[in-house]
Amino acid sequence: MTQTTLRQHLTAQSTETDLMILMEDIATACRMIADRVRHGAFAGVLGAAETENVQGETQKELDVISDEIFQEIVGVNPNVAALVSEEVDEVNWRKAAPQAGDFVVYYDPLDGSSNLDVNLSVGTIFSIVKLDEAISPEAQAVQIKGTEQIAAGYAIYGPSTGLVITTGQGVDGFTHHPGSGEFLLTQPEMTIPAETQEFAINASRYDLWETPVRSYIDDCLRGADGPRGKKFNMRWCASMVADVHRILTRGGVFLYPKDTGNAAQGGKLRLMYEANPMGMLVEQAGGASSTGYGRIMEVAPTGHHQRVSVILGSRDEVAVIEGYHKD
Ligand SMILES: O=P(O)(O)OC[C@H]1O[C@](O)(COP(=O)(O)O)[C@@H](O)[C@@H]1O
Ligand SMILES: [Mg+2]
Ligand SMILES: [Mg+2]
Repeated sequence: MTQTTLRQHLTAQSTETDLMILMEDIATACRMIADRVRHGAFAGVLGAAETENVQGETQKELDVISDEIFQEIVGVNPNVAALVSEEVDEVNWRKAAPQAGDFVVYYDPLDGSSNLDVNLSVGTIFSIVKLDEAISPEAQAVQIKGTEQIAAGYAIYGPSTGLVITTGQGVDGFTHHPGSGEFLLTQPEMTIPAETQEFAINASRYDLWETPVRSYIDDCLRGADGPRGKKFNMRWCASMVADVHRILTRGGVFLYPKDTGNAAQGGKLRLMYEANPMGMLVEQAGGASSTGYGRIMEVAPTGHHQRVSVILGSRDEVAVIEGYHKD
């Protein structure tokens, strides 16, 4: 084999052994989730609620199946103190007596799952932090700022299965090679161009947006004759993994702002297992991630399922959007 495997890549980056094994466990879980996703309706229930099939057996949503796979593979890693999943209300402690140096893994086992029924790209997002002396291994211990992440990434289940990771040394993309089962390095050193003419937002929420976001999108839509002086393209996958993957590949900005429809919850997207890991990846690729008012990774968490406003992507465009929030 001539291409670099995930292990060879992590070894070349001098990744500590425990983290390398954890990343490989996550890659294994993602391979297994990819297999279930690829089996479509044969794998269980797609986006619908848990139901009984014709034999009277309980069929599970793919979200739940993916979470169980993650728990079975990543949850038995001896250095994982706790898992925090979108699908599980409480912190899933894996060790009775967590120690400094143990890992906490935050994850969204299946992101964009409303896309399953229509057979579009979905993914798995993960974020890794380490417990240290300063952080007591109790319930609050899992509310750790995004700046403390030591690694983050996502798998994308699209026409091919990809794995995009960072350990704080840039961002690298791998493609699953079905013959060998390996993730092979196919997009080394992914970088996001500083400027863009492409935005991603769910425009059906226009009437709910706050003034800064509405003014920004209005100005983009006015094209070459408007205040931005250029024509913008728009994309919206309704799957954050797919939207961020496009941005890491060719630039752009992604917005899921807090609006009057979701303000009571603090926004739509989750800080610990959506916004922080994507924020780390985007920043490591030379982009920026913001709430509109400050860096996402510096938001002090108040709960492990906390929601937050998300604006991320091409650095100069994120700065422009922050400017609208200052005006
Ligand atoms: O349906 P909307 O409002 O467009 O929201 C789409 C957003 O919701 C999400 O699907 C939330 O993720 P889950 O599928 O994990 O709940 C994001 O991936 C996506 O950006
Ligand atoms: Mg999600
Ligand atoms: Mg999800």
